[in-house]
Amino acid sequence: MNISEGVIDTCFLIELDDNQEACTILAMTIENTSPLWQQISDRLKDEISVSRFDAWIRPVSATQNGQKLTIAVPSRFFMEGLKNSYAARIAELAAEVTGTDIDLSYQVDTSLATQGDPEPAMPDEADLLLVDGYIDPRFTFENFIVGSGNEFCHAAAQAVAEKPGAIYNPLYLYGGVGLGKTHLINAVANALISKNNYRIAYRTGERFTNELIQAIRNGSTDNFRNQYRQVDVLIIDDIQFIAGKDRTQEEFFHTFNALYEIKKQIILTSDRSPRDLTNLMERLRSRFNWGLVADIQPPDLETRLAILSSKAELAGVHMDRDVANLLATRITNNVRELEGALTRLTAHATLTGRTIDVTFARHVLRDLLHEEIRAISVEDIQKQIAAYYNINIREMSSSKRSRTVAFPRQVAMYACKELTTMSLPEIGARFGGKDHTTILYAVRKIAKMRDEDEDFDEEVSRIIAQLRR
Ligand SMILES: Nc1ncnc2c1ncn2[C@@H]1O[C@H](COP(=O)(O)OP(=O)(O)OP(=O)(O)O)[C@@H](O)[C@H]1O
Repeated sequence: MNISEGVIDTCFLIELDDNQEACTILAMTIENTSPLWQQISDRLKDEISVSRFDAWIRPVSATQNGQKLTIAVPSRFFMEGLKNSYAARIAELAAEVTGTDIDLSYQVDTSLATQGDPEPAMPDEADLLLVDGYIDPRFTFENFIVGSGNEFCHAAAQAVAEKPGAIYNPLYLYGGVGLGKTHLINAVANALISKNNYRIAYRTGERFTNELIQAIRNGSTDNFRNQYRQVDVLIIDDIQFIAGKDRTQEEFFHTFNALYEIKKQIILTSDRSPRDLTNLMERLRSRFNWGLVADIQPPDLETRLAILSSKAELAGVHMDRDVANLLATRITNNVRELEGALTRLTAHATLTGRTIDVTFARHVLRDLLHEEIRAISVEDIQKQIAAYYNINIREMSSSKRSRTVAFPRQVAMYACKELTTMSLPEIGARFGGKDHTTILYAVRKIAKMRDEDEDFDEEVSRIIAQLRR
């Protein structure tokens, strides 16, 4: 790891458990000088073009005193430009990074001016709207997995990307946390960027609000208004944020009308339907319903498996069917969590050099899967497997050796090893007092058969997935 002066570096701290297996990876931030400003400017660097960064952010320095961040700039002219264009985002980032409100102030420090450097040109207003970094280039239609829960939203988003302003205006997508709304609206934006010269304003409801507050403070509300009215596509993620904020709603109402009248596309996302947005002005609510309101539902099992497989492939990780099944049957309502589990597994596997198998996944994700591991009992396993192979549950504890009985029993022993935390002797005791070597033999035999026979592997995978539900 390389820690250079004035730079924030990240390191991983691995906490070892009793078995010396990495069980916690903590991302740590090592701070040197001016940490808050450094983090803000690092984020801005990702969000704006290099030339704008060099012109407007690089020359700035900042000092922090408790909750107060004083930003020093080389000249008055510079201060005006910086405030108009970036103050709202800087305030937002400061709050995001620290998790608290930071009091920002600006002051001129002429020692920051480099002799002979021309003043940077004022950023072009329209240009500023398309602040590249807010639109996440990773979220595209190509890597969005379509399933029954999201196909309607996906189709609507694609239609809007084909012909913005023409059919579904506004497009209002709503649904629970981590289900792909932000992904889809970024996919629309990315499709439009690659196609043509659309001017796109992409904001979160929070950022729109902060920009307005800043504009009111600076007496530049006209600027604010004009900026938004020059765009071809206005995208607001998490519009619910403006509910209950009268001045922001008022402003947004006029922007909406101005854009709608000239057939410019408006795309909104929310965690709730317009009807359920309490504290929303009635005239906004009715406008949100003018176009298409579409809800996104949690993905079904097949879609979750497909998402996992696609994300694992993107991350260059091999994940076997059982691990995918384990995650997909357990994490059902939030794709972001599913993705998080995969990231955690990958990080642990990389750092410990272990292969990602079910035992490893259960260990690493035990906080997430804990309930489920405890919830599956030997009785459940025996009952379901006996039913699957059409034998009497009593045969699970018998000593009959005929294949029709012995084989399902071995599958059940294998499933107990996979799905419970019991030891081999404990499992043996539940199968009519069998020796632990009998259980070990069964576990090895079924594992080998799975390796050699793809159909059987799939059959066992299905049985296990069924048990996890
Ligand atoms: N169908 C999908 N295909 C591929 N990735 C998906 C899909 N659905 C969600 N994701 C991924 O899940 C993560 C969370 O999605 P996203 O941020 O779009 O959720 P959201 O609905 O906007 O949630 P929030 O309301 O919390 O903002 C993203 O990394 C996204 O790429």
